[in-house]
Amino acid sequence: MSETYDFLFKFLVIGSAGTGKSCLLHHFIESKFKQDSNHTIGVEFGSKVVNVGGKTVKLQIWDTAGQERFRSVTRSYYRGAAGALLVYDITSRETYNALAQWLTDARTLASPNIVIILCGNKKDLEGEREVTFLEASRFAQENELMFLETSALTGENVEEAFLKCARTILNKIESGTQGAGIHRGLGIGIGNWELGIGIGNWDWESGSRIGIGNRDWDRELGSGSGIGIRDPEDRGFGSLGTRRVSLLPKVEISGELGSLDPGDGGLGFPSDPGPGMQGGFWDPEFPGEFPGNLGWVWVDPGGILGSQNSNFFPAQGSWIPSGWDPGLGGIWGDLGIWSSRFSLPRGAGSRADGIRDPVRGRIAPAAPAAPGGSGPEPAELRLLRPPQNIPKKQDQVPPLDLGDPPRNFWGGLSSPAAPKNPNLGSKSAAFGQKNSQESLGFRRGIPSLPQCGFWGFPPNFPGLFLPFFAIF
Ligand SMILES: Nc1nc2c(ncn2[C@@H]2O[C@H](COP(=O)(O)OP(=O)(O)OP(=O)(O)O)[C@@H](O)[C@H]2O)c(=O)[nH]1
Repeated sequence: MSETYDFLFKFLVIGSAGTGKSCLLHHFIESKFKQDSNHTIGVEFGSKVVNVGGKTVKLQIWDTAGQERFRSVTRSYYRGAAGALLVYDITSRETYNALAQWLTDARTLASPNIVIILCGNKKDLEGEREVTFLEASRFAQENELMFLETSALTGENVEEAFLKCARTILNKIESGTQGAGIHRGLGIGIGNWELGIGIGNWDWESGSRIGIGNRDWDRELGSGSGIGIRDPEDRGFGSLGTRRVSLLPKVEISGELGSLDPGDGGLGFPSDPGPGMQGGFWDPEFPGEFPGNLGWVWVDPGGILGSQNSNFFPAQGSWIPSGWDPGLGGIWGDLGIWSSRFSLPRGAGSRADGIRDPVRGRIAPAAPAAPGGSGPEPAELRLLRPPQNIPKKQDQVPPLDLGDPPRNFWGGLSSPAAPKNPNLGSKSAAFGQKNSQESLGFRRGIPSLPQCGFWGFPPNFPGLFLPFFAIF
């Protein structure tokens, strides 16, 4: 039987070894004290559905090992957590002194917005107390934490700690301050048609990604390269690819986001005509938690006029960039911030379902973005009631028919341009349909492309795009 709930929150229980984290979790779930609790190895897991302010909330709780030797393992579980119990033992000053470090970890590895409740555990051992209530509550106040003293032995304040944390998260969601994620992108186009560099940073609450792409159009017909790096705490990843590593088919081929390589992304490929470069990230679904994300860096030395309408996930939402860049004598730059809006159906295997609307800073007049300023509408993460009938993961994305020629054509025309005649700018138009992405665009390039002609990408073989060129 599948359970239904309005929200799902990932919780962490963190703190030094022996402070009673496992016992707190056990008491919360089983309503009794856990006898003979051993040190946690790595991470343990528990979940409970609770009622908070009239809403049904499933708490998915990760009990982490406090011992130093497990740090590298446990830290990788922080990602995506909405709340945390930060536990120290009131009879051990040492565990109290370690709080600052735990706090830093939580805020850097999970999210700066993570809701944390400080728990001074073993409240029943009053006679052995080494940390006063007052100093701990000061620490909590200074660090914007909630605070309770608890006892996993007697059960005092155990449930309250979890519920208080959940209530605060819920309030933040309802007031729109929780779940925001800003994605930043910096794209720099340098020189002429031959080089594009894109740098992107993806900061989705729980970590950052970097994508670097380069595109060298002339030397090898349309080769592009890209590298994507993910936070090493996120199990470290880098990828390098050419444009033959195509983002879109890869996403769709996979059939389920979670099955992609971790951190699949960082790539350069020309998805619009001419030697533009795009690099981006595909961030596969967090296990059972967050949906995949796409960060995008766009470098386009020639400029593009027109709009491109991409629908990456036919059933899931769309991504619609559009804009115009002048190519300024071979030097080109773009700086933008874009945001995403997600609606997340939560539940086993849930994925993104919503509108993704990245806006390149100076390009989109309707929503101008200034770095750090009043950019496009703030990103928001809305949590929705999970669907009542959650389909099996493999049912969620229809399999892509790679052999379907009309769906994979991409082509364009360009007018003469020659480096020897700098007065001649190249012009190009493009059209195409590649998988679920359709595009129509016009490019006014800069005058250094030594050829004109038409190009296209024929129906792709599985995993491979073949560009072909006709040079007049
Ligand atoms: N008196 C008392 N003892 C407690 C309480 N909570 C936990 N303990 C004891 O403290 C010891 C450590 O408890 P655990 O829950 O295993 O501690 P932990 O923080 O999970 O430890 P690691 O898994 O190593 O990080 C055990 O012997 C528990 O019986 C409490 O509230 N009061």
